[in-house]
Amino acid sequence: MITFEQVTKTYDRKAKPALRDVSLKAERGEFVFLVGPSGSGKSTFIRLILREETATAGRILVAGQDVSRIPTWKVPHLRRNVGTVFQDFRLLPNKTVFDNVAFALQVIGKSRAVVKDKVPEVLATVGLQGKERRLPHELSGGEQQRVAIARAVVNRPGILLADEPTGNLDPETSLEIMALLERINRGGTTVMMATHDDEIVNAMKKRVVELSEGRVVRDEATGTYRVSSR
Ligand SMILES: Nc1ncnc2c1ncn2[C@@H]1O[C@H](COP(=O)(O)OP(=O)(O)OP(=O)(O)O)[C@@H](O)[C@H]1O
Repeated sequence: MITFEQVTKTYDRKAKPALRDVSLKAERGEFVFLVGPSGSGKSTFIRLILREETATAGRILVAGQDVSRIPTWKVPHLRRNVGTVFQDFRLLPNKTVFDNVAFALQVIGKSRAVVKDKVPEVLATVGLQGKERRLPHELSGGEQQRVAIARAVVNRPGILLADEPTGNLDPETSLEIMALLERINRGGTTVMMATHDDEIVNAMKKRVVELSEGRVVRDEATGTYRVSSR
């Protein structure tokens, strides 16, 4: 589903590369944690998959497509198949829960009938039924992240990328969010999650890829957190 072949990313010619010679394959339906100290390249990895950045060397395949060869006008199409969730939720503050999720369908031209059908369905799957009319600031952090997850998966993407999705949440709420991500993964979506949350990584027993100074230094099928420095 996601393949990195000897990928190097250098933002600035004078600086050290953010990723160096990274080769990695995540199969359809896998759940992969990306761990590593701050600045080790986790967010860069995620931005390359979305083609928010382009690789300096090497090749990246997403669902069989070489992302560097996708014409600019087709990049939105790539991103439709890759849902994203972030630490800071990134909801539209003046729109209701319903409208935040509906927006993801409207921008790709789905009909009103589809919106009316799909939005309540996905909000129910993330446990937000009855909160459709709330504004983001009327929700807890965990609920806001559920809205963000609903928005990310309403188009049924093959891949879900999560960059520190539990970074702003307390431990109990974090576990609830992880249960939700695991459920989405069990439905067949490939999930890749960058995190500093050692307890979650240790509890989930999923594949762990560790980056250090832009290199993959560990890749274990059911790993633990164990990052030496932060
Ligand atoms: N837009 C940018 N321009 C220049 N350098 C950048 C840019 N984004 C990231 N970098 C550099 O690339 C390296 C990797 O950064 P990246 O954000 O991918 O790390 P990270 O592992 O996600 O860190 P964190 O856990 O703190 O989010 C760092 O040295 C960083 O300073």
